[in-house]
Amino acid sequence: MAATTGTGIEFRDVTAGYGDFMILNGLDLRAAGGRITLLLGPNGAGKSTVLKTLFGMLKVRRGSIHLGGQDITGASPRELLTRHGVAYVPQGRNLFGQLSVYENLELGGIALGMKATRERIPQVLDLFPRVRERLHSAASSLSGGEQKQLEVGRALLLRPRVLLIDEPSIGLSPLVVQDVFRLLRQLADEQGVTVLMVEQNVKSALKMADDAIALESGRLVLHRPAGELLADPNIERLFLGGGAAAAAPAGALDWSA
Ligand SMILES: Nc1ncnc2c1ncn2[C@@H]1O[C@H](COP(=O)(O)OP(=O)(O)OP(=O)(O)O)[C@@H](O)[C@H]1O
Repeated sequence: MAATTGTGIEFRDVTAGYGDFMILNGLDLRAAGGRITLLLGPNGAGKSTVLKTLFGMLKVRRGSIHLGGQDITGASPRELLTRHGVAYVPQGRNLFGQLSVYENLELGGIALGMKATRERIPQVLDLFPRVRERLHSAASSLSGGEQKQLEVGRALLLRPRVLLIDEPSIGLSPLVVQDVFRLLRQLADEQGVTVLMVEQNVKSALKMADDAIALESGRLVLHRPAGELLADPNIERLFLGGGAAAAAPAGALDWSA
């Protein structure tokens, strides 16, 4: 059972977007502290935009964002990382491919200072034995799964209280995806880390998440316990046509795994 303590996330009536084009339109959203919340919804619904806005990469035009009850609207990514314990693992590959695994970890700890970083690296590597074996290899020579683990490890160096993670399973085999999901579960259960995750592998993600939130056109259309949603016989219809959150084009969400 997930811890109920931890840093909760709250969006209050948030409007944000790119240039003059607003993607989040008065979004109200809550993700409980110390739990794993899955962000679902069709392509373009604004899921990644939620993570970017929370991480201070997009300006909040209206409304406010709160972490553990504290208003963090307008905070920069650096402030969020160093003062508020928020780490963000974006979609895709975000490593310095020519640098070694170890050097990538050192860079991840820049905000900590080199001494603290070097002390923490072995602790992070305890979680990722396969990455540890490749410590002095170029990051680009790791498999896709190992690279994603390294990215998560790099984020964990800062001992975040909130982990924002965007589609960690892309390009990974189902077994490796399970490894990544298990690790997220462990972070939430044992360290009370609040995880907010976008994931298209809906079925397997729902199996390990605590809560599910669905967006449609930048607004919340559903917030339910993940297990309850998984057990709902209407689930595929809800997302793939005909239901309240029915804007998803077929294929936008993958129910196969
Ligand atoms: N840098 C950008 N500049 C302009 N528009 C953008 C930018 N990034 C995303 N958008 C637009 O914002 C909308 C929401 O994108 P977002 O990535 O948040 O959706 P999503 O729900 O994560 O979708 P997906 O499942 O396809 O990743 C889309 O219409 C997208 O084209």
